[in-house]
Order: sequence, then C-alpha cells, then structure tokens
Amino acid sequence: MKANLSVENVTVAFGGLKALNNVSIAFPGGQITGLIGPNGSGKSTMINTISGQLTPSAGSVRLGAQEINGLRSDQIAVMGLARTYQIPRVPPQLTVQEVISVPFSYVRRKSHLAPGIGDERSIAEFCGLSPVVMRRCGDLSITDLRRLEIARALACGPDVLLLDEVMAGLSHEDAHAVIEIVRRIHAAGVTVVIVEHVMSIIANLCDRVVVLNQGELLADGKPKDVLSAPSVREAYLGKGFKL
Ligand SMILES: Nc1ncnc2c1ncn2[C@@H]1O[C@H](COP(=O)(O)OP(=O)(O)OP(=O)(O)O)[C@@H](O)[C@H]1O
Repeated sequence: MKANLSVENVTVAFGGLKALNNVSIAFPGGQITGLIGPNGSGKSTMINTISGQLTPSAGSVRLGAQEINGLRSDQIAVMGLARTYQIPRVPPQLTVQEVISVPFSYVRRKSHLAPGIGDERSIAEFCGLSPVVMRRCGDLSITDLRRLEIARALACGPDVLLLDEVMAGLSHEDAHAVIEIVRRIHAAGVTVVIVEHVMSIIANLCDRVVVLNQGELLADGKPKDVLSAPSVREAYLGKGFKL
C-alpha cells in the first residue's frame, strides 16, 4: 500500500500573517504532485508544516492513518516521510558519504529502491554522486549539492518524499538528470510532492498539480487543466503563458 498524505484545514500564522489559511489537500499514495504558486504563496510553509519544522495553529496533518502534526521532524522521518531543503545546508568539512550516512544511523528504514540500493555508496550512485562520494561538501557544485539533498532524504528510506525546488539554479541538462532521478524514485513506489517554479518540469513530471495563492488553495487537478485555468493564469502564470 503506497503512503497517503493529507493536510486538513491547516492554518499557519506568523504574527498577524496567515501563511496558510484553512488549507486541505490530499496527496494520494503513488503519485507525483506538483505544489506551485507565486512567491510567498505558502509552498515552503506547507512543506515545513508537513515535515514537522512548523506546527500549525489549526488543522491536522496525517501520514497514512497517523496524525503527525506536533511531532518532531526526526520522528516524522522514522514514520516514513523525508524532505529536501531549498537551500542545502551541509557541514562543509564532511564528505558526501559521511553526510549520506547520518540518516542511516538515526532513521533505519528499509528503502523502496531496488535491492542493492541501500547503503551510502549505492544511494550516492543512484543520485549520480559516485565521482564525488569522498569529496568534502564545501567543495561541491550546486548540482551536486542538490543531488546530495535527494540522496540524504533517500537514505531515510521514505514512503513519501517532499522536494523543495531541487532543480533551482541548475542548467537545463543538469535539471533533466535530476528529473530522471525523481522519476526513478517514483517508479520505485515512493509518493512524491515537488515544489517547482519551472512549469515545463511540472507538466512533464506530475500526475497532479496543486496551486496555492496567498496562503489559500487556488486549484487542484491534472497539470493540463490546472495550467490552463484562468484563475491560475491570473494569479500566477500570466495571461500569455504558454508551455
Ligand atoms: N518564519 C517566518 N516568519 C515570518 N513570516 C514568514 C516566515 N516564513 C514565511 N513567512 C511568510 O509567509 C508567507 C509564505 O511564505 P513561504 O516561504 O511559505 O512562500 P513560498 O510560496 O514558499 O515562496 P517562494 O516561492 O518565494 O519560496 C510569506 O509572506 C512569507 O514572508
């Protein structure tokens, strides 16, 4: 059974600002869902809330049948949900292999990936990091840092993976390589939620797209329907938007 994730009537307030206002979204197991919207619409707040960095002031977050809001990120990781960060933060003196090894010690879940992809080296290889596996993180390119974010999350053996702008700042070619990694993760049975600003990536990769605007749910559906919806064009994509 592939893991379902849902948020119900979630509100997150920073002082007087409601970064999320009574948002409900179901992320069915086995899908790749794109989470899109203008800057400041609440996407990262949603990812931070689901993964336990933020506690909602109202509403609930469920992973399968279990309520996870209020739990710490490490507890949520053990339950099968891992995430990447928009801005990779890794200790510059540690090697790629050392960074990937940390979640193994703490989380200890069995990976969905094919048999044989389960230790630091095989996860590094899966993510295209073999050539730099012994390199210190402070010497990595942005592409390798983004790959390492994915590798570190995969080392948690997640049922659900949240990807926060993992292709930002990459060349077309490097982004394409990362897209292929995401497809392979999904094909292995992992439920994926991806925040991304490049709509061609969303249209090609996602089964479904959810749009946030000013902390509220604006649209939810198949990519071609959502990306052509007048309300989404007006709030986010622009009237002249073409894929
Ligand atoms: N820690 C915080 N303290 C105060 N306000 C915050 C905090 N985090 C986010 N916000 C505000 O909440 C709103 C939603 O921000 P969020 O980062 O979730 O948007 P986003 O859709 O991820 O934007 P972007 O596409 O620029 O990453 C914004 O108005 C932002 O300024």
